[in-house]
Amino acid sequence: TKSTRPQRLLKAVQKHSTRGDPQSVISAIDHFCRHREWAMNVGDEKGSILDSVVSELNPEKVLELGTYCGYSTVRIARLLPPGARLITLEFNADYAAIARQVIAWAGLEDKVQLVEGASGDWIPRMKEHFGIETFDFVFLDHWKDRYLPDTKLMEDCGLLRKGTVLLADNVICPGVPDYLEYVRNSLSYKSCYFKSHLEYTKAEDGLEKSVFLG
Ligand SMILES: O=C(NCCO)c1cc(-c2ccc(F)cc2)cc(O)c1O
Ligand SMILES: [Mg+2]
Repeated sequence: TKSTRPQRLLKAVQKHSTRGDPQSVISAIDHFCRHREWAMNVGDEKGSILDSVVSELNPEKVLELGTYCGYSTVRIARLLPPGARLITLEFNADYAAIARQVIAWAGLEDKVQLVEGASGDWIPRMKEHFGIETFDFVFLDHWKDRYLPDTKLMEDCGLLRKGTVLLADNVICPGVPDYLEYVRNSLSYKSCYFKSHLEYTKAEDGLEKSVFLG
């Protein structure tokens, strides 16, 4: 039977990158998506902006909403100091199965915990299940209609503290108008927009960085 795009992406990683070398995994995925098949990874252009935000913040506790094939998981985890932890939530079991293998191939499994399930179910369980009080950094890249409800849920669960940084992908394309309106108008956030392009295309897209003010 026909393979899936995530399966073909994983094969390209295993063929064209070096086990234990996260940069080569990132480059292999970007090459595959630019020259073979487009896929919804954050990509190299927005990925460089993601890298700069993470490097400046040096977070210990990171939450990623939406793993897909693990591209941004690898981008973030490769920059984390020893002892830092990244929890990544993925609803789609097929995506999660591929992502686990990409993360393992990159040699980052010790820093990453991939949890399969709905963000709305798992966010309230971060404390009792993972011993997490608050997150330093959250990357939002999952279902676009979940950005706002999950942000409000993280607030209500006390998972955000003064200075927690939220970075949201796709705020233009596909777009998250309700989330943007909220973080840009709420007195609880300081927000700024990083203009970029939809991964591997010329279409406009961007990342919204929002600092929780408590
Ligand atoms: O749905 C997305 N993510 C959650 C999946 O579990 C997503 C979609 C797109 C995209 C798709 C189709 C198109 F035409 C334009 C954009 C891009 C992205 O970066 C994304 O993260
Ligand atoms: Mg995205």
